[in-house]
This record gives sequence, structure tokens and C-alpha cells, in this order.
Amino acid sequence: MNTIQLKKYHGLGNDYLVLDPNKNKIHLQDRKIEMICRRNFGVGADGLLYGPLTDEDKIEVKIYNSDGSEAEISGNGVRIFAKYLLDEGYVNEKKFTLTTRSGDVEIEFMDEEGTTMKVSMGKADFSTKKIPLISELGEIVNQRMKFKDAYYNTTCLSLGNPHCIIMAEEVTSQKAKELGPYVEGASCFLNRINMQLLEVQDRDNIKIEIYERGSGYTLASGTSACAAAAAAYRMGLINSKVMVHMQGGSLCVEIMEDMEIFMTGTVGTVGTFTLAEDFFA
Ligand SMILES: N[C@@H](CCC[C@H](N)C(=O)O)C(=O)O
Repeated sequence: MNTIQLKKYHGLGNDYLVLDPNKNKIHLQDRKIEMICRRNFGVGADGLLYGPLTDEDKIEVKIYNSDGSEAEISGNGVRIFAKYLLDEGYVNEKKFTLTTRSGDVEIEFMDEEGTTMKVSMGKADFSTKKIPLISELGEIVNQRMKFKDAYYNTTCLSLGNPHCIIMAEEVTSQKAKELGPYVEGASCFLNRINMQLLEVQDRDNIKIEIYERGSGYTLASGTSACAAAAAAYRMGLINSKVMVHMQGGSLCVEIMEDMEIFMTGTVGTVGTFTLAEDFFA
């Protein structure tokens, strides 16, 4: 009998399932990921983390959105996966390196239980080629862009994955759900995009609402928090260390001179799930 076991965690309500290939035999396909992540019909999650995949001394994770598409990186995803690695005894050091499709991230556990972590997320890159985004401009920083039927002051950047940050008058879940699909699928974004509606509360606090590429509306997102902070910092609106407030909770984001970003936040454990034998039938 081949049963599939998944462990579920969340980063501020952004929930992920961990599927460990060392403990499960599965031919992973986007259709199966979509079925597992589907709310009401499956276990339900914003995404799935597949690993650890080990190559020599590297520990790698593959990150999938709930529609089955593969993402380069996820901020909550890497914290969650680090917690899984600690829980299952794959790592026991205070600091270690995790490899994602967008490169290596450094994880540091900040407490004994491994529930709070500081992560080096790489550098924010504003080049339109890197995002990739079709534009005559080399960068889109606080430029007017039209989505659906209105113009918005917009900043775009890559943090390994693509982000579009919109300075919005209305930063609500309703507005994110309404505008998100238009922004995610806008034809100028060659690989689709993650959208954040941004409100700068003061120089130390920002608030965002998120619509994720491949997962839709989510309660939190690590890369979205880092991207929104990087955009606000680039526009001169905030200090280099800021709290990013989202529906599911807050993350601390620090931006270095060279635009290297550090994110600190928690992970919660939900439990273990076993799929029914005929789940994919
Ligand atoms: N939840 C994430 C972001 C996941 C990937 C994203 N949807 C994409 O396709 O780039 C986070 O915490 O960063």
C-alpha cells in the first residue's frame, strides 16, 4: 500500500504542505499538486514544498503554488521548510543554507523551538529585464501603470520571483481580490506577477494586501513583504528596518545598503495528513 503523508505548516496564515520524497513515493505533476492544495476538495493549502532534495552537500526545496506552477522562491515557504528540516532531524545547526530555484538563502533559527527565523532573501532587483516586464524603461519605480480601468502608481521588482507593488488608496482584501487577477495576468508581465497593495503607515510600518501569482489572495507572503518594503525604501518613504503588517500577521524586514533583504518571522505547525488511497483516482 502506497500512502502519501504530508505535513502542514503556516507562516502567518500562508499555509504550505511539505511532501518529503524520502518518505513518499509519488510522481509529482502539477495536476496532483493542484488537487492536493484545493480547498474543500483536497487538504487545502496556498502551496506545496517538495523536498529535501540533496545534491552533494546542498539541501534543496522545490516550491509550488496551489495551481501547480513552480515558484522560484517563497519567503514563508523557506521558513516553513526550515522548520520541517529541524522537526525531522535533517538539520541541527543554528544556521544553514537552503537552495531554492532562485538561489541560496541563509536561515538562522532565533529560538530553541525553531519557530522564529531570520532569513537572507537576496537582493531586490528593479531591472525590468530581470522581472521580466516588457517596457521601454529600464526600471518601473513609482510610475503610472493602467490595470483594469484605472491608473496606479506602481513599482516592479524581482526578488528571485516577480512583484508589482501598487500605492493604493484602498488597501483592503476586497480590493486585492478584485484587482489582483488583472495585475497577475497583465500581458506586460511575461511570467505573470505577484501583486501587493501598499499603504505606508509611518517610516517604521507598512501595510500590504496580497494577490499571489498561482495562489490568488493570501493572508501573508514573505517575498511580498520584502518586495513592498524594498519598493517603499527605494521611494524614500521608510527607514531601512520596517514592520510589514498583513492580514495574517507581521514580518520584520531589514534592507541593507546594497538592497540585500533580511526577513524575520514565525512558523506555526498544523499537523500531519494522510491522503486516501484513491485520492487521485
Ligand atoms: N507565499 C510566498 C510566495 C510564493 C510564490 C509566489 N506565489 C510566486 O509564484 O512567485 C511567500 O511567502 O513569499
